[in-house]
Amino acid sequence: TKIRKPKTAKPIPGPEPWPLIGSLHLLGKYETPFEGFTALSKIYGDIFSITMGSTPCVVVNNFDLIKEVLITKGGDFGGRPDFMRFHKLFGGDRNNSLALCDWSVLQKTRRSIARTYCSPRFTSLQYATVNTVGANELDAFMTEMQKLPLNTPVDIKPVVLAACANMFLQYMCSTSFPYDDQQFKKVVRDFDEIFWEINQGYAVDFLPWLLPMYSKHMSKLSQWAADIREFILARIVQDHVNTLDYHAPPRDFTDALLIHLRDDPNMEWNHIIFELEDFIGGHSAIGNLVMMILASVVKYPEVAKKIQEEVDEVTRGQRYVNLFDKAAMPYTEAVLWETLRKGSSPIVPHVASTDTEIEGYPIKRGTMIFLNNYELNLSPQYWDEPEKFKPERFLSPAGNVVKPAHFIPFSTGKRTCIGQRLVQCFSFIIVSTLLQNYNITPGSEIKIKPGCVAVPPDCFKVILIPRNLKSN
Ligand code: HEM
Repeated sequence: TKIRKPKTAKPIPGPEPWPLIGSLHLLGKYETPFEGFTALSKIYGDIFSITMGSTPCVVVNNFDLIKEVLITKGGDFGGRPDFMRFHKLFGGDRNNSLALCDWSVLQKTRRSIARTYCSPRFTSLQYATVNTVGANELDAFMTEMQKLPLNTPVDIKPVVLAACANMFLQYMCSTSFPYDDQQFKKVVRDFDEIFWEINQGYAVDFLPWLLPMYSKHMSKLSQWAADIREFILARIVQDHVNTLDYHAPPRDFTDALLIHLRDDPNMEWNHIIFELEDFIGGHSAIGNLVMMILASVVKYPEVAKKIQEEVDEVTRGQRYVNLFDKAAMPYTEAVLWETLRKGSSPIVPHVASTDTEIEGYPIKRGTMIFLNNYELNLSPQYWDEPEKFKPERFLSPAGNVVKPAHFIPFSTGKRTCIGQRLVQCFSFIIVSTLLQNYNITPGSEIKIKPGCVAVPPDCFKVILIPRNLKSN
């Protein structure tokens, strides 16, 4: 066997840690820790070490280093952090979650099943199913939207989230729920609370001795997750078990998981519920992204106008958009990319699963790696006028969507986001349909946190003004 020998034993530069808190105090003054990482990279360089609490961490700040961690040495950096919050969300063990577990053979199998269903290719049968599901739900969604009062501030997030949840449930579980089903409404809210939580950084992640102060918070997380799993079991999976035909092709993701349970001795009943919790939960990410897109759309009316021009041209005001219209609506797609760039959601930290190296620097097993995509998304080194919201930057002179290689909002490599195609599909049809039918203006102050694609569960309101049909 080949013994890895680091090219150099020089230590990685970085701030000297304080006892107990390490260098956490250096990040406190920034709105997002990633802003702090960028500032520290100006002092210590594109790769630096930082101790968070007592956890040794390394931050990598340029595209070449990020590629080295995620792709070239992806196998060495397949682990995830051991945050207490992650355990609380998945029945006490984060390895129950596909997104938060360490890399393993079980994870590899689960990932490959999930990819078949949750990452549909443009020409696949699944893509056609996603399209049908989206079209069905758009009808229900717009019926619900029409119940909201016009020309006055309204909170549309719960309706948007319910639509996303139903799209996911139809696609992954062949079921959906009425928008006024109280249990469904509660579960959609619970998922959203969790999504907001998981997007926050907490000192307690690195300072376990703070846990007693967070005990109420942690039990809230466990409770939301437990309520969700109860709902999934009682109102979704039970029916599937009763109607599953093991000799027929799987109807959906849930069937595929149940068949896998029968065939793989490593798979346990719990894994199915946890995996559905993980994946159905993806709908909150999309609902929040839709709200982020709307935040920009209402701030920049010229952006809304251009989306409306595209949607009107494609549909001639006669129908809703569908996924096969996407190719003819590059500006609308560019708005999604620009929102993801500016929102700059952090990449979940990776952890070295073995002693290894980055750029010749030795890295010890267990070191946590932060990939500073905040820097990739917002630095003048990579973008022209990075502070401006300019969807055009993603369009070629011929009007096609182009994304620079260093733009990786869904990360890259073996742990890249599995839901990215569903994100593109469902956010596209929801935003287009809303703007096809309404002019939308702010209904309350809109505050967006940097380095975050989540908006709080109770977020900003908007004013819906029905569009003059003649302009359609
Ligand atoms: C705005 C929407 C979303 C963004 C910006 C996003 C971004 C990301 C990022 C940056 C990662 C980390 C990859 C890494 O660690 O290298 C990730 C992982 C993941 N995402 Fe997403 N995601 C979104 C929506 C979704 C949705 C809708 C689903 C489910 C259908 C999903 C499923 C996953 C899973 C399962 C992983 C973990 C993969 C693994 O660890 O092996 N994501 N996502």
